[in-house]
Amino acid sequence: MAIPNIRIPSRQLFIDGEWREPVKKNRLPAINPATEEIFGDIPAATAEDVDIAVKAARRALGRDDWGSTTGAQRAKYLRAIAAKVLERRPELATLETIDNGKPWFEAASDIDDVVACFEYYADLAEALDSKKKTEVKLHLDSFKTHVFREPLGVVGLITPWNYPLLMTTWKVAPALAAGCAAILKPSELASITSLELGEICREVGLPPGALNILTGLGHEAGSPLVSHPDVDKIAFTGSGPTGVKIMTAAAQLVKPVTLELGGKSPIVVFDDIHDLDIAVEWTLFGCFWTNGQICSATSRLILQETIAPQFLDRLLEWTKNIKISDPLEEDCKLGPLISRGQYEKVLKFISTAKNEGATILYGGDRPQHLNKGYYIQPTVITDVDTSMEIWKEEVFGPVLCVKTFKTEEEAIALANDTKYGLGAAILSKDLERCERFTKAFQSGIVWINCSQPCFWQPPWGGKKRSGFGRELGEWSLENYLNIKQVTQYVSTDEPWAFYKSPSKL
Ligand SMILES: NC(=O)c1ccc[n+]([C@@H]2O[C@H](COP(=O)([O-])OP(=O)(O)OC[C@H]3O[C@@H](n4cnc5c(N)ncnc54)[C@H](O)[C@@H]3O)[C@@H](O)[C@H]2O)c1
Ligand SMILES: NCCCC=O
Ligand code: NA
Repeated sequence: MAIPNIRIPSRQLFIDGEWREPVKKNRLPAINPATEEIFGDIPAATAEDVDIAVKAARRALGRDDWGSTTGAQRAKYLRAIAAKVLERRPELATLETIDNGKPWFEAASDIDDVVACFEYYADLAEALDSKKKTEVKLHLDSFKTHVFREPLGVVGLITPWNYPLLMTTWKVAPALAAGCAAILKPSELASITSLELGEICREVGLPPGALNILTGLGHEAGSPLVSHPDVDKIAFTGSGPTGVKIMTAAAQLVKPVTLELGGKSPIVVFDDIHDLDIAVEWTLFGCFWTNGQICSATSRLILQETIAPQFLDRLLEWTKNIKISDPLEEDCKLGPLISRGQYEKVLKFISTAKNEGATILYGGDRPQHLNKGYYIQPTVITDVDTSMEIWKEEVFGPVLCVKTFKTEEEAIALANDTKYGLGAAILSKDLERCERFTKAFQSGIVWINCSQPCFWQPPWGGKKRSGFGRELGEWSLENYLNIKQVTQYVSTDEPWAFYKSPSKL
């Protein structure tokens, strides 16, 4: 359970294995979205701090205690980090809830995923040792070719606020497993637990410079990290517009990026579902979990006409039953949005939907029993037209819009009617139909008879405007490896004989 009256740590930047005050000594407030109160603060890094961190990372790569480690040695650090995170689970979950606003039991579940992720990448780090150098068979005996998988170098990791420590872990764990030296820039809206990861790394003795953590504003700390000439790669998770800025800046240096961006994912529900309540609950979870702030939220419900009235009636009964409260309260199932900015943005989406002719079937406003905090009711919007903003744009709040369909062809067209391509879900008893939809969905993730379950072993990512690259699983390790080909001429007593040899001297 949540820790009452928890002590809020006050940290500096984590650079070269120690806590350092930002060069400009600036700090930013840490706000609790459930109370709108400042509960602490975080250091605000600027370009000067970025440069110091990049130099520390580069030094780490040049030292034996990190740059020459085996995967097995790095695995020890990752497992030690996992153990420390587990030890601090109640505290980290409570800090996450206070900083982000997600219900405590969701934050605790995130922390469990963090532990599992570090342990998983420890295993992959170990396995890397036997894959570091592999021979490639050639058609010529006079050459031998090997492929080396080596750390990519100094990597910049930029993360969002909706799963603060988990999104940090999705990047830090594979980057360290691969042997890179990382500079993490978490979101200024929820950095507290990422800074605690720095303390955990210090306690387990992670070599200085292997992981550096720079909190601060995107344009002050994130942007200089992207543009730094001695950073070899950027792994970014965040909004589309920021992704475009990052890709543009990285392009100037031909710097590789992976972009995990936004989404407007569909959930297609047929009238042959196994069970109405089960289908309704997945539909709710697919959009209202994490206070509705899920990149892969199935926020477009595409409902077969024949079941629509019955389904919507039941959906409203379930929606009205959601406990909206302080996220530290037991059984809270919907907490506040991350910030006043996000709160106002979501309310604007709802009012625009109304003005464009949609119907707010349920919700659409602040819950009457909560006059503080960035709370918005779980909202269901019908009479939606595909030309409307609410159909096209990512809301990133607990807002589900609904359209109906008659035929499969119509459902597929509606599902793919989005510039995004992250997730897609289909609820139907007919598994052949589910297979047809799996093929037809233009996305990187498909859920069948569920929505949102996310595991660390399979790949995560999208296509179209949801970005590119894959995180999690073995796919994420590839993001942080340089593939080097080494070809050796082994017939050293035979001339290459491409040119006519001049007479011997
Ligand atoms: N695809 C995924 O796996 C995934 C996961 C979580 C969130 N998201 C997306 O993230 C968005 C919400 O997160 P957010 O509000 O934190 O996104 P955001 O783009 O506002 O910020 C993300 C991160 O980028 C930093 N940043 C901002 N401007 C920058 C710049 N010019 N240069 C470098 N860094 C900069 C921010 O400080 C933050 O750390 C949503 O669109 C959501 O869909 C995607
Ligand atoms: N379940 C993790 C989803 C990440 C996107 O917000
Ligand atoms: Na916060």
